Amino acid sequence: MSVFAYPSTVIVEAERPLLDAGVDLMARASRALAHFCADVLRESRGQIFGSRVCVFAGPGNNAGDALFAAAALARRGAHITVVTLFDRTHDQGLAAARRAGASVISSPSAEETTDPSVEAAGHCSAEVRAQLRADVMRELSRSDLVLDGIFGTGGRRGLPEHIASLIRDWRHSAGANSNTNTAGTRTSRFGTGTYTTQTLIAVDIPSDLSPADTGSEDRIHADHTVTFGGLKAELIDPRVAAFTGTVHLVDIGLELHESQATAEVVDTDDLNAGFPRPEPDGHKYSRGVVGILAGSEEYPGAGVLTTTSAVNCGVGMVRSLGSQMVAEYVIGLHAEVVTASGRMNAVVMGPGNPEDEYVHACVDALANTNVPVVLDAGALDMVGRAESVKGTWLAERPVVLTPHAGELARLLSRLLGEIITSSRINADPIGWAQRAAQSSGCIVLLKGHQTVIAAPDGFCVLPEAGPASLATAGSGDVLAGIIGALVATFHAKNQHEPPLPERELAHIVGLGVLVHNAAGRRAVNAGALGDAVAEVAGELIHRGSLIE
Ligand SMILES: NC(=O)C1=CN([C@@H]2O[C@H](COP(=O)(O)OP(=O)(O)OC[C@H]3O[C@@H](n4cnc5c(N)ncnc54)[C@H](O)[C@@H]3O)[C@@H](O)[C@H]2O)[C@@H](O)CC1
Ligand SMILES: Nc1ncnc2c1ncn2[C@@H]1O[C@H](COP(=O)(O)OP(=O)(O)O)[C@@H](O)[C@H]1O
Repeated sequence: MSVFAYPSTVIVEAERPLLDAGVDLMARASRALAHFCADVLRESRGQIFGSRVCVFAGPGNNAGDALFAAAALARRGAHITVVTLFDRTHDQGLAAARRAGASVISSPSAEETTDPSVEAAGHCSAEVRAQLRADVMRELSRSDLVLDGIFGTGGRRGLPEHIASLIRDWRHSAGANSNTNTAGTRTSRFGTGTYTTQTLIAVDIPSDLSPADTGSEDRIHADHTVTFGGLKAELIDPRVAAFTGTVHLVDIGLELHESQATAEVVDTDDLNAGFPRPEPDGHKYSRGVVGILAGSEEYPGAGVLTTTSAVNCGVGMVRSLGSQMVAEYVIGLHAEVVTASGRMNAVVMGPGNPEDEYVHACVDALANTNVPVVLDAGALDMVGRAESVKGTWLAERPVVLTPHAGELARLLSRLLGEIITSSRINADPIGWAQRAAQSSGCIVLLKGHQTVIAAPDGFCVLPEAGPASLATAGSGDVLAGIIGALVATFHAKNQHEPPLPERELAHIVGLGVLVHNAAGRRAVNAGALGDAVAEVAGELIHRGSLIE
């Protein structure tokens, strides 16, 4: 179900009342972490007893979580080696790990040592330092599981060089190479994932998490991140997937309010729960009417694909607003499509670049209404000649833009008055979708492997990634039809209420992406994809959930 993401500061703030009330949040966090590690060990080795676990321990509470979890694993028979990376660490955590039998290596650090209870590695000879480093590397290479407890939410960007070089060396060694964590090896970033022979688990957040490519060799590349209290917004950026691995959220009892969230991650459970079903006393108009202006003499197929998916999505009625020629194709396939003019609850414009005369007629018909519009492909050029939709026919109505990276690059170049390339967009999809939403005042759905939906206030909806088979001509036309049908359905339900809040509209658009993804798992071309939408909507309406 929906997982909301919050800035770390909001999560840390939410810990405060519980800590003030004496709740031992670290005990909750470390217990859950130990359970997770135990599952990983059982899965990868068959048992916990005799397994080897290495803990990177930093100077703060993040190390505390890792050390208490390690102590729990030691009590279940795991061999624990703690590598302290600073002259101080979480004292009680270290003591608990030692009591449970952990050995401790003080990794050579450049820092001054003030704590006599930790060996004075910072002051040792070059020879001793080399030996300690060799001990750490040996331990890392034979560990079944490595815990990154270096820094958590208190971490600043940039690992000290003695840690960066350690990670670099380890990553170059055979042990680290078994870490198969690359984007795309998992079906979901937020779920169960797969375990590898040596598993690297980041505690709360990978240390020195950054979306930048530079310096990535020196950073932790986790297979899993076990995060506490709330999903940190930094963890959902698609660019950090290679560093976080699969993200697992542990509830430690914090009270977080959705209004403080900056993003929402949605998956099939949300679709099962939120897909609109016909009301028992509903009729075709109460279920929503969507107008489709798609297809042209040059691209008639786009009209067919967009209309097919809208018809198949379970909306009350579909009107074809384009040329006679497109309408004939469409009606030949879907006799229920209407060409007469009349009321509409949403309009999709642009797939297959419909001719100007139909576009102008449609814009005239929508004047003085608040009918939401979905602008795709050719129609995206209607935005951005001015700085935003303000003062144009698009103002005063919900507008959803559905560009791919190339289209967004053109749109943003117009909006911002500078050249924005699609490679820049691909390097930061969330950031650019937010920028486009903010400067246009529209909901922006940026298509791609990880589709991003941004609202003008910066809030994002991230649907789970779809299958790569969706990357096929016409697949975007199918998506536009789905989005139009869903927006019409919800708008029809809501038409006597105040306008749908932007975040709610973004959520509905997210459900459309999930329908598209589900259809994409059953088809390999756009024609079949449009048909598969009927299967998907049929299961959701008649059965209550997808068969997957
Ligand atoms: N606050 C709480 O009670 C809870 C905290 N939890 C854990 O505590 C973590 C936060 O703990 P802390 O606030 O102690 O933060 P960290 O454990 O991230 O460590 C912060 C310390 O590291 C130093 N530091 C940070 N970045 C550095 C860098 N790049 N180079 C050198 N030194 C650096 C800071 O000066 C500070 O001393 C969370 O991520 C989570 O793991 C959980 O146990 C849940 C409850
Ligand atoms: N690698 C990928 N993995 C998953 N989905 C993808 C991938 N590449 C593209 N898609 C999806 O396929 C669709 C392609 O849309 P679009 O580029 O508009 O194609 P077209 O214009 O041919 O219809 C979008 O929904 C996009 O999110």
